[in-house]
Amino acid sequence: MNITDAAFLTSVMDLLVDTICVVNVEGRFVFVSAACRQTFGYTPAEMIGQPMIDFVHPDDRARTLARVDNIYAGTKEPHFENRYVRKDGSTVHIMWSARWSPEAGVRVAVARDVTERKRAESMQAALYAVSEAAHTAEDLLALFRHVHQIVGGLLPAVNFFVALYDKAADELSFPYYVDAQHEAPAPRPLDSGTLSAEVIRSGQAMLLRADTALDLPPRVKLDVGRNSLDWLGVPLQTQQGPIGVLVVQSYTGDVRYTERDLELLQFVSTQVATAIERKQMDARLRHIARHDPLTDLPNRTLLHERIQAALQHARDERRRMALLYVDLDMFKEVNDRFGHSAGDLLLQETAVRLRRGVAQAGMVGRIGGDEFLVLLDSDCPVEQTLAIAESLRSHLSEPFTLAGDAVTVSPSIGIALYPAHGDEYQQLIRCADEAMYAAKTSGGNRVRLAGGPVAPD
Ligand SMILES: Nc1nc2c(ncn2[C@@H]2O[C@H](COP(=O)(O)OP(=O)(O)OP(=O)(O)O)[C@@H](O)[C@H]2O)c(=O)[nH]1
Repeated sequence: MNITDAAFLTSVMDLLVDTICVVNVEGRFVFVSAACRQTFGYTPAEMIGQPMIDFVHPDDRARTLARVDNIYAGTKEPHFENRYVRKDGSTVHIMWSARWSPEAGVRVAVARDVTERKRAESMQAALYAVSEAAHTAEDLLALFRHVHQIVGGLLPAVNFFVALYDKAADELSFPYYVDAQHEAPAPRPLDSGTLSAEVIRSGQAMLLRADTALDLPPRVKLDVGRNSLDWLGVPLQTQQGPIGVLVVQSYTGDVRYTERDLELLQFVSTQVATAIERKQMDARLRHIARHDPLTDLPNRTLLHERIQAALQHARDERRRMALLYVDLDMFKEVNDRFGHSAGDLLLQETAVRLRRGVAQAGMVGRIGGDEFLVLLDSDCPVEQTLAIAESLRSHLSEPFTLAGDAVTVSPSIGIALYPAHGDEYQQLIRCADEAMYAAKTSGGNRVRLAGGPVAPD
């Protein structure tokens, strides 16, 4: 064959790995080389005569047409990238080098499939984004929102959830759950037979498709994701084993998950697991720094923050607020007679009774020793504040059972009201403390309002 023959040149073009495309002024393919089968999934006959733009991914059409105008204007476009939709519906990333031939009145372009490079780039970018999110997200929920977005950039993730497993409490919870068909399920034990539990139990990713045979252990009841066509879950692996699972699912035939999606999700999951562990550790440290280890009540630091915030709110909204200073009477004797651990138990039970007694009306904290502070920030009238204080006194005066012994203590409670007794934090605490002291020196087991009686409002 003569190397100048058109047939020879065509056969050389058909040998190329990249696809050569020629498009006329109407924007229709007039020639495509044989490699289009690999690149686009179509035969040349299926493409020739068709509008080029119809093959472009809908999201990339506008900017593709803008570049076409540049080419007509004589600009060479050596590195333009866009996405095409292959015949099987998958997306292919193309890097184009294109130019305009005024003599022939056509655009000549070479298409290189750069999908693998794009995939590697987006995976790297996703990893980076997850580690960024681990630093910047304020809390776990914010982290999950970021992760959802990042996963959504890698694969279809309209229905996405994160399940976490707390081994100590044997509790599988669903702290982030975005789903077209279901609400987040209630927390449950691991043996509840969900697919998520199965992923955590096995430590293996799971891809279930409607068209593949279900080979699940009988314990799986398929209630989470019960109607989804495809369900893809990967474990959140840590050195301590799986701490949860990332799940995407689809209810429509438009989105079908593949092994490749499984790989992508698995690829980011380790980084996500590390980010979650980090956030959980942050949250634990924050909790420890602001709570009393014996009773788990807010400590002085957190009380201070909450009271300051409540005061500001009360000032802004012209609401009432009250502080109750609670100190047990003769608590030292409990320690002396029954031992320090019994004293600890009594303090813990005191915290429970106070918390229960205050309920939604405010919050309780432990200042230290046998001293507690109650913030009532629900705009109670003074009679109601006094009634709450009186009921707390009564609850705390009931016997405690400590290691088989019935032990009775009583509290002295001092009350300071905002705005009646002051409008600053320190001032209110001092008033409540002095009122508590007055209650104690009058014999204890009583409630005292700061500064004597206050007219009912
Ligand atoms: N068991 C236990 N005791 C504590 C703890 N923190 C402080 N205490 C003890 O609680 C007691 C508090 O002291 P006081 O308030 O003077 O004792 P009190 O007998 O209640 O005296 P009044 O308040 O004047 O009635 C001290 O004996 C401390 O050792 C704790 O975490 N656990």
